[in-house]
Amino acid sequence: MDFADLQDRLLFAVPKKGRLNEQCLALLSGADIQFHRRSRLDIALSTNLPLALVFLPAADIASFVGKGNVDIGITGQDMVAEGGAEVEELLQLGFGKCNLSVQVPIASPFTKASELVGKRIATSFETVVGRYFDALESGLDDAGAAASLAGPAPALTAGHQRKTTINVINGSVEAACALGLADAIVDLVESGETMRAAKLHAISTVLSSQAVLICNPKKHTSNPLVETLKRRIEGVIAAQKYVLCNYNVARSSLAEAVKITPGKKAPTLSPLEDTEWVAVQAMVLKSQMADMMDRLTAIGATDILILAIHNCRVV
Ligand SMILES: Nc1ncnc2c1ncn2[C@@H]1O[C@H](COP(=O)(O)OP(=O)(O)OP(=O)(O)O)[C@@H](O)[C@H]1O
Ligand SMILES: O=P(O)(O)OC[C@H]1O[C@H](OP(=O)(O)OP(=O)(O)O)[C@H](O)[C@@H]1O
Repeated sequence: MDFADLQDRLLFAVPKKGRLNEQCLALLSGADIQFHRRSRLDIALSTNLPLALVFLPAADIASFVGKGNVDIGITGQDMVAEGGAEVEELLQLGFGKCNLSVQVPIASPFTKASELVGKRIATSFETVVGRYFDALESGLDDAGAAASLAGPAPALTAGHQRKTTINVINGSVEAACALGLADAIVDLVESGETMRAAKLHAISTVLSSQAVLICNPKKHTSNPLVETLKRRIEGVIAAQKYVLCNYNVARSSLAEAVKITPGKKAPTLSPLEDTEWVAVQAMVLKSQMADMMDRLTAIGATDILILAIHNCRVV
């Protein structure tokens, strides 16, 4: 493969391994982005769309998209914040959810991040953590410092001599306190298992993150394929989130039933042979399915069926 193979193709970066890789591949498959990846090659041409997939470390994707080396990509919001690149967030993907948290040894006296100003912090998130502690050093409290990350870097960063030491470690950050390298760490937490195993606990959240579809701001307007991909991926995510619920209910209970299953716009009603009854069909959130079935049963609905949705386009 050479440069000519990539011309006129949209370049779409996906994490080549790690936490986001598997769910990204499932999304590509759900969106019918077909490709054949040759062994050891990190670029794969799509066989049914004018795009090429570029398999990169999750940490590099935001800066590649920001600089325009690739057009769109999937990575974590934490990586977007750390990369500091100017990218447009097209979609939140609902997986890779975690918090970037300030953690201290369970026996430590520190109870909030602002008490760690002037101390030693180990992290692999040098930029975000640097900005966070700059904000704390400017007098903001923990929540204020976290909120300040959403905006541009504060003016004080330029000439400010940071009192807090940020030790950058690229792996096994959770061991830093036990090894005497740091008073606290800032690292990702999902289940909390890694943190608890290292006898640490979280005292503050720097940011919350999930996987996102991002694009170079110039590409969104210039290439219609970006919008097509966004819609396809949106459809796959909605299909994972919703199920289709069918049931029969007496017309006298219909008003109550509609309150339980209002659908996206409104439920679809179909008449039955028995004119006292009606069949109802509505999309419902998978997370509310069991509760909704209990409530429908309680008002006398019968023949309640839940069907999976393979793909959809909904607004
Ligand atoms: N425990 C977790 N639960 C959910 N999402 C996570 C978790 N850990 C990381 N992530 C998300 O996945 C992204 C990539 O994390 P991962 O650990 O795979 O990256 P990496 O360390 O750069 O990759 P690798 O270890 O494969 O080199 C993170 O930036 C974050 O958005
Ligand atoms: O709260 P938990 O569910 O335990 O997840 C948190 C851990 O997950 C991530 O590491 P990962 O396991 O991806 O390995 P890595 O450190 O090699 O990136 C992260 O860096 C934490 O160490």
